[in-house]
Amino acid sequence: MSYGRDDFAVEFGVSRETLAKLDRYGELLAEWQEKMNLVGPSTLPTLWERHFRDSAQLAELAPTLGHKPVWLDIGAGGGFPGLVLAAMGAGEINLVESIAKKCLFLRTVAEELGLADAIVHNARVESMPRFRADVITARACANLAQLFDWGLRFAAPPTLWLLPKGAAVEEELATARTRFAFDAELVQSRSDARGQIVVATGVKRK
Ligand SMILES: C[S@@+](CC[C@H](N)C(=O)[O-])C[C@H]1O[C@@H](n2cnc3c(N)ncnc32)[C@H](O)[C@@H]1O
Repeated sequence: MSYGRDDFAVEFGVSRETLAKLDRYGELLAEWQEKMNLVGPSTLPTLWERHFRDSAQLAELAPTLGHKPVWLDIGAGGGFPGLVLAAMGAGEINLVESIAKKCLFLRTVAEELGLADAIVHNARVESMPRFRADVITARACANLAQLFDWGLRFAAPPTLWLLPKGAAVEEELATARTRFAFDAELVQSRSDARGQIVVATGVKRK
């Protein structure tokens, strides 16, 4: 049987309130998807695994800090992983998205779900004002070297990078190593057999 809402509830131990928020998010996504492309249409029936689980796994990898972690989600699109992380109370989530219509969707969901910790920035990440991020993430947005290039302005030495990647991860790591020094480990994605999450720290230009 396919992975669904009940599996998600058990795996992540989330409250009924969080599940209700994700239910509503799923409804809004399906409604808006009729007018614009927010996710691959074939992935909607497997929303709980392909999008919610994939996003939620990152919350488990986030550091425990003495304050609410500040996240930067580059290229938030339809809100993955940022809106799921906000619904789970993972910290202050800054979602950066260059397309205004997608930002309207992100703000609509954040408002309807009461996600006060989701901040939507309609900007290109390379030109938005800097702030210090504890965690930088980005899903399906750009290759590793490009993400390091964009994200470094927001990073400080303890910043953790959580970057879901597909089958080309080793190639992307090798290319990134020609321009950046960093420590990285790979964590297997639980929602995608070919997916790995790059968990990187100490990212610096060479
Ligand atoms: C393929 S979508 C992925 C969206 C989402 N992260 C997901 O996994 O479903 C990539 C998104 O990144 C946005 N994007 C690309 N380059 C960007 C940039 N430089 N600054 C902000 N957003 C960007 C695009 O507009 C697009 O919505």
